[in-house]
Amino acid sequence: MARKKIALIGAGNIGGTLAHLAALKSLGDIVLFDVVEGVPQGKALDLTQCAPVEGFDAKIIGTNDYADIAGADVIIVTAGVARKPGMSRDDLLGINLKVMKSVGEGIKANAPDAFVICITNPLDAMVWALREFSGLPAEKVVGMAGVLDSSRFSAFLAEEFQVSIKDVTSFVLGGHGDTMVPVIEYSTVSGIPVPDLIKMGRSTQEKIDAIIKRTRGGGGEIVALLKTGSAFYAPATSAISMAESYLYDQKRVLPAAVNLTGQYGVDNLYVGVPVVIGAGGVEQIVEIALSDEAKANLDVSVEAVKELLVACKAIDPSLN
Ligand SMILES: NC(=O)C1=CN([C@@H]2O[C@H](COP(=O)(O)OP(=O)(O)OC[C@H]3O[C@@H](n4cnc5c(N)ncnc54)[C@H](O)[C@@H]3O)[C@@H](O)[C@H]2O)C=CC1
Ligand SMILES: O=C([O-])CC(=O)C(=O)O
Repeated sequence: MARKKIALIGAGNIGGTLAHLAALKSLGDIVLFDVVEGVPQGKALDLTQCAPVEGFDAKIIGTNDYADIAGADVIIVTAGVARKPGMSRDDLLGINLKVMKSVGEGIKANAPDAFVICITNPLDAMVWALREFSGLPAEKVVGMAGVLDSSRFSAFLAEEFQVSIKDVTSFVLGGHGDTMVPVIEYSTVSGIPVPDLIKMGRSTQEKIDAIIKRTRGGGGEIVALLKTGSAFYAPATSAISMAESYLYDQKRVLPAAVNLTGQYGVDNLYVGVPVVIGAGGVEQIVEIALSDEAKANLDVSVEAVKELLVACKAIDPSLN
């Protein structure tokens, strides 16, 4: 069987990490694309020189030509600009919207059958715009944020409860911004929901509220520390888990930004909710019952995403 082909659009911090992970996991041959000449080629050469040590057979090339992504099975998009301290993700909208247009057109012309995972911020608006510009079916274009946000939430919860990360599950829904919604009712240690753990005296509501706040600001915390960019190891790992679920038809239930068509009372908007990812792309959108508080918080998050789409349409009237 021929190896799968993974195209990475954007060869920056996340793109390079994605390429490394995809090679180590032998997901397939890898094409690193960037508009900057030399960077994708240099990173591809460096990564190729890992092969003798690691023993992977994947071919890795760097390119500035979209023709090289032809036939890609999975495309992961990180092209654009990352924020610096003092900026919000939304401040990236104008510049990254233009990038999504060129990326969407490149995918449409060269790899229209791919499963596309967008990472570029502001995530929910950019993945929506990428789907519009690419014209691909909505079930083949998803946004990565929920896996990362849930991973951060789980890491903080494992630390608080002093338990193995393997026994913690959590869900963060909504847009990938300050209004994201960590849902404690569905966050558990070995199946025991966090509210029950609070009742059992294993933590307090105040401590969990502080963890929720830290999760919501998780990206900003790293931006403030790095000063020159944003998180890239955990974002790359998160996107790879989504790619694996598609490539291996794992049908994992993962939070992802997908196009809602009435679920959660939302229509024609990309927002983070639990979905099943398998060989068909987004195979199911899972509608979980939410408490009144979680539903109200999700509504606030949805409104924030809607405002971003209004801004996108004002910048690029072709999106109306
Ligand atoms: N959804 C999420 O959870 C997360 C999203 N992000 C976002 O991911 C994006 C990428 O982050 P990093 O890799 O750290 O940034 P980076 O700056 O290291 O890499 C971005 C790359 O995109 C390239 N690029 C710019 N315009 C392009 C175009 N038109 N076509 C192709 N490539 C182009 C740049 O040359 C650069 O190499 C940012 O927008 C960041 O905010 C970052 C972390 C998490
Ligand atoms: O905070 C940022 O700008 C990058 C990002 O989305 C994250 O790490 O969650």
